Amino acid sequence: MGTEGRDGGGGALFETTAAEGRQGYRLFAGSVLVGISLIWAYRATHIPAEGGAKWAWIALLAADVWFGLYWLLTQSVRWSPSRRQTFKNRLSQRYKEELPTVDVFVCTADPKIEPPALVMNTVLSVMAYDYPPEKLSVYLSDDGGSELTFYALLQAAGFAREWIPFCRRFQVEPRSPAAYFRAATAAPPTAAADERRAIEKLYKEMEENIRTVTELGRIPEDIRGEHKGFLEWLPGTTSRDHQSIVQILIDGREPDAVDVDGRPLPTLVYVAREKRPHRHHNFKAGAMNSLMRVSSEISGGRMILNVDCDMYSNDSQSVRDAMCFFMDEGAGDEIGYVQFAQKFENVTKNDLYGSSLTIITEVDFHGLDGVGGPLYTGSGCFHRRWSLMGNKYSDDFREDWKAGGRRSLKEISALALEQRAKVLADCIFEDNTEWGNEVGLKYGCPVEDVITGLSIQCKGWKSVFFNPTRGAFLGIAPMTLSQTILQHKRWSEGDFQILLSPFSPFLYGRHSTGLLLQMGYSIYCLWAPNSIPTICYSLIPSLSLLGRTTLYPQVSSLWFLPFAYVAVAAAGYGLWEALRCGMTARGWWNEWRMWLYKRFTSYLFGFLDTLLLKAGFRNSTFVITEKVTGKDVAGRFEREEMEFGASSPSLSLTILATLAMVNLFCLAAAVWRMAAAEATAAFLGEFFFQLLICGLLVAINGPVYRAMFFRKDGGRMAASVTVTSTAAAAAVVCLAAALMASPRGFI
Ligand SMILES: O=c1ccn([C@@H]2O[C@H](COP(=O)(O)OP(=O)(O)O[C@H]3O[C@H](CO)[C@@H](O)[C@H](O)[C@H]3O)[C@@H](O)[C@H]2O)c(=O)[nH]1
Ligand SMILES: [Mn+2]
Repeated sequence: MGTEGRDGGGGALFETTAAEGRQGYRLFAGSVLVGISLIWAYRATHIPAEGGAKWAWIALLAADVWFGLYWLLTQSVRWSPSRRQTFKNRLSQRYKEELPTVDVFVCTADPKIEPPALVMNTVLSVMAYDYPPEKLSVYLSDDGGSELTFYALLQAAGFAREWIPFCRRFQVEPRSPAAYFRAATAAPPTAAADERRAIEKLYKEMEENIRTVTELGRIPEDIRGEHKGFLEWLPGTTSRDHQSIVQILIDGREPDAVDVDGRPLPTLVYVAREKRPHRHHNFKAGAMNSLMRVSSEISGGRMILNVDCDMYSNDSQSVRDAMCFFMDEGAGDEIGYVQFAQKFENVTKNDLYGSSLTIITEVDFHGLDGVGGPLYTGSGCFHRRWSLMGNKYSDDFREDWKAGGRRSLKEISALALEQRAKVLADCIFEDNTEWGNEVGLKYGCPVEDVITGLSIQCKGWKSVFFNPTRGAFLGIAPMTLSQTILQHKRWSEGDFQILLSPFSPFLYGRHSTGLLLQMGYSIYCLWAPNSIPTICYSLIPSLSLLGRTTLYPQVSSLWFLPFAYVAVAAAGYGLWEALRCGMTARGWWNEWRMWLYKRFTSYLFGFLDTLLLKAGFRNSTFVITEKVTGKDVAGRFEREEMEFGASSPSLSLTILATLAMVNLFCLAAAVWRMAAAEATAAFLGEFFFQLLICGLLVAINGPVYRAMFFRKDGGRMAASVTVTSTAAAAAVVCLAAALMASPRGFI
């Protein structure tokens, strides 16, 4: 137990508790380490003298060393995890409504992939925070530069006047209207049922208006005339080529910026930074930096909350939770950012694509929090503006809570403010400045969040991970295999780039972060290269079944024990951990499948592309994750049938199918040999581990075989992929068999 916030009278605003049972765990980890060392010793001392077996052995030796070291890295986040708790009642007692100003940044980039109706729900959910509205400003950054999104925001601004008082009156949760109306149990007391019906009707109307316009793909002329704001979209304006657009839709300073109850509304601003085809726009990092400048002109919030457009606030108290950390009199001033746990509302029971990231959220991040602070992972993160601007922490730093905030310059009109702010969102504004480098979010990395968070930590700031029981932010996880692969490619590639950059955790963070935190970062930075040893492990033992030499100790050998122990301990502990975190056993098994698939596709591509990038052959990209799917695909997602997208063959799918077929052929050959052999038991004893690995690979690939040969629906494997991969697998297997049977003897 430990209380971090020192007493400012009335108790700390938050508490940090260390996890229990760590001694036991460390003993267990020690025993696994002994096992791993014995495996290394065995591998190093039993290298076959010659032939292909020698090279297979050396590859496995390298893989075993890699996996052992990687396992060691993962211990950093299991060493001393911690949990946080906030005391919001103390915050309100002590500060009443004297709270800091908060600017919320919502980022969207494409009205097709990120439907404006969805984005508006996120916007409304953050506008409706239980927080003094005059301290709250919401900015929507539209990298799609779309009048459709602008129209949707106009609609949302109108609806907010009804929605916010309704939320306040009935303590509505969650405050994303779509999520609220979807939840059957959310009905307020009967007396209020009428009001709920009325507001639901209003919401449906707004949704319908947005949908109609979105489907049409343009703004009808009569609507265009309704708001001068549409004048910005001149003919010829495209999402890649337009001037800066900044429009204050609700100016919180104005006396008429009130809701239907007459209470003030939060400020609401639409921002589309300038885009020009020949200028690099640096994706989300560029958008965030523009927002930082624009907001400093308009509202200057001391705190910044960043959410992705699909990640609505699920708890109206979250800003107050965050303030419990920042405003704690003892430890608050050294905190740079508070990352909330990211949860996803569309995850199914057994989480087919492992997209809930449960272990990362429930294990890794608590562990990171215990050794220096979590990574910044984009959405659901509160930043101190000062630290996000790139300033170093110093012991005498004291946040001035009263500073900033709504411009005292009452005489400046909204129009004048917009004009000033626009300049800050222009492309040339950043020329010859430190923006994207020393100031604001960093450029040039697909995971701008992680690299920026690391640099904040390296500048001496602490970070906090907060994972309340009621998920604070709910987003949309990818719903198909291809989308999952794409997202993880971006992540693994970005994290690997960090490792190879001057910001490498072990270099950059050498002085200011602890070894355990550096190890923690490396878990993700090494995702991409992890692909290579995994490929070795999924092919070499199986292919060697076709030959005579075994690559593992026989069951009768003493050396068998460390292998068996490490395998059982790793799998058993993993399962226990998963169940404890609320996953199902099936979900754990699914996670293993995705573990394998990501390594054969996302991580491999991330690895190769990063090498190409470093060699100067390609540029950094950011492929946005789709947030909508067709009806059929959604149905299969709900039923947890893996999506192989019959009509969209891809290299990734061909690789996965080939891997599955190679293992199937190897297992078939082994079974055939076993049946033919006189001493089946001896064969089993000799090839135990290889049979086990190959058998597990076949078992885990069940969905691939079904998609290739049995399924008829639109989620099956494309015939072309089935043919290509079966042929490729047959070729690989024949080649391996021929090599092994050659007079010089491969294995
Ligand atoms: O040029 C761009 C590209 C993306 N985005 C926004 O960035 C967010 C994240 O994009 P998404 O495709 O949803 O990526 P995810 O993989 O789901 O996002 C995670 O990973 C990203 C880094 O790879 C972080 O930026 C995100 O905050 C984090 O939630 C979305 O709101 C986009 O609208 C922009 O504003 N401009
Ligand atoms: Mn997303």
